[in-house]
Amino acid sequence: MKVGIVGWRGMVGSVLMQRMQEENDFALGFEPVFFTTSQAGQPAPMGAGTLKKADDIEELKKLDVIITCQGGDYTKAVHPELRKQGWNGYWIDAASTLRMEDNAVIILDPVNRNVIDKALANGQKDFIGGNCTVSLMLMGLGGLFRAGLVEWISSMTYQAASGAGAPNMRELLSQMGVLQGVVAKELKDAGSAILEIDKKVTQTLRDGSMPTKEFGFPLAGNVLPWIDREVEDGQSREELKGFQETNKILGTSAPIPVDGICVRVGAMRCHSQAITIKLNKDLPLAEIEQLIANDNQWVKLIPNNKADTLAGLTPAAVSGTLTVPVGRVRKMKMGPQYVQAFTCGDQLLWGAAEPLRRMLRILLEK
Ligand SMILES: NC(=O)C1=CN([C@@H]2O[C@H](COP(=O)(O)OP(=O)(O)OC[C@H]3O[C@@H](n4cnc5c(N)ncnc54)[C@H](OP(=O)(O)O)[C@@H]3O)[C@@H](O)[C@H]2O)C=CC1
Ligand SMILES: N[C@@H](CC(=O)OP(=O)(O)O)C(=O)O
Repeated sequence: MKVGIVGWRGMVGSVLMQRMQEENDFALGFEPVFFTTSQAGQPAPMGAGTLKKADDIEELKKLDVIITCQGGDYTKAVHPELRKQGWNGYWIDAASTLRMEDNAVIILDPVNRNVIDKALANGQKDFIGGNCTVSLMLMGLGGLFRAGLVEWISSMTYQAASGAGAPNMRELLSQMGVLQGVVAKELKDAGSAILEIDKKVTQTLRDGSMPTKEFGFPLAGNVLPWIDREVEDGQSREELKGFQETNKILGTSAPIPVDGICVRVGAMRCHSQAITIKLNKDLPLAEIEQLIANDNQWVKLIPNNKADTLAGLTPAAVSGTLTVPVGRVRKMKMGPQYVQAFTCGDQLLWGAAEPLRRMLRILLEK
C-alpha cells in the first residue's frame, strides 16, 4: 500500500507522527509518501525521499490511502477534485469539512468500530476524525451510551488553547507573562495589597495592552464562552457539533439530545467537560460507575473524593497521555435519573491524531 501523509509537520500532524512511531505503525509494511504545501523538494522524514506537492493531483492519485491533518481548506480544495478524477482510495482526515457528508464516517473506533466495519463492508472510503470535545466525551462516557441509558446529555466545556491552534497556545503563554509582569514588583512584596494587584491586572485585561492577535481577547485571567461561529438559535458551531457528531458517531436511529455551552479556558492541550446526564432509568451509582469504567482500556474512573479528583482529573495530570479520566460521578439533587460527571482528555491525542492513526491501522490490517 502507498500511504500519502499530508500536514505531518503541523501540530496535529506532529502528534500523529509521534504516535505512529511510538506504536511502530511504519513497520506495518506500507510505503509512506510525504506531502507539503510549502516545502516541495526538501527531504521527507523517515528517509522517504523528498516532499511532494500536496496539490499535485497526479501524485495523489497514485496513493491507496491519504491521511491528512493539513486543515479544512486543503480538504475543500483537493478531496472533490481527486474524487472527480475517479480516485477511489481511502481518505482519512482530521478536518471537519467532510464529517457530516452522507458518505463519510466519523471515526472513533473504541466507541464505533461497528459503524466503521459496516462502512468498510459497504465500500465507503472517507473516514474523518471527530470534533475533539465530542470524541473525548464519548471516550469517557461511551459505556453509558453503549448500554442505551442516555436520554439526554449536557456538556459544559472547558476547552484548551490548542484547539484554536499552535499560535494560540503561544499567545496564551505570552498573555500570562504580561499579567505576571505588570505586578511582578508587588508579588515580590508579601505585604503588598491584593486589591491593588487585582486592579492592575484587571486594567491590563481591559486596556488592550495584551497580545490578542489570535484569540481577539485575553484568555489568560479570563474565560471565553464562545467557540467558533454562530449557527442558529444562539448556538455556536462547536456546540452544534456536540449533537450532530455524537449521534453520527454512535449511528443512533433516534437522535439523543446533546447540548451545552463550549468555553475556552487557559489550559494548554486538554479539554475538560462538566457533564449532566439524564438516564432513561434509575440505576444504582455503582452500576453506572462500572459501565463507565469498563467500556474501554483508556477510560479511568476517578473516585469521587477531593484528593483523587485534584490529583487525577485535571489537564495537568492528563496532558500528553491517552488516559481519559472520568470523575465527580454522583446522583444529582434533581432526581435519581440525573447523574453528573467531569471528564478531561488530551485534545491532540484522542481529540485529533489518535483516531486517524488507528483508522490507518484498521485499513492496513484488513
Ligand atoms: N488544532 C486542533 O486541535 C485540531 C485540528 N484539527 C484539524 O487539523 C488541522 C491542522 O491543525 P494544526 O495541526 O493545529 O495546524 P498547524 O497550523 O499546526 O499546521 C498546518 C500546516 O501548517 C503548515 N505550517 C506552516 N508553518 C509551519 C510551522 N512553523 N510549523 C509547522 N507547520 C507549519 C504545515 O504545512 P506545510 O508543511 O504544507 O507547510 C502544516 O501542515 C486543522 O485545520 C483542523 O482541520 C482537528 C482537530 C483538532
Ligand atoms: N474547535 C475545536 C478544535 C477543532 O479543530 O475542532 P474541529 O476538529 O471540530 O474543527 C476547539 O477549538 O477546541
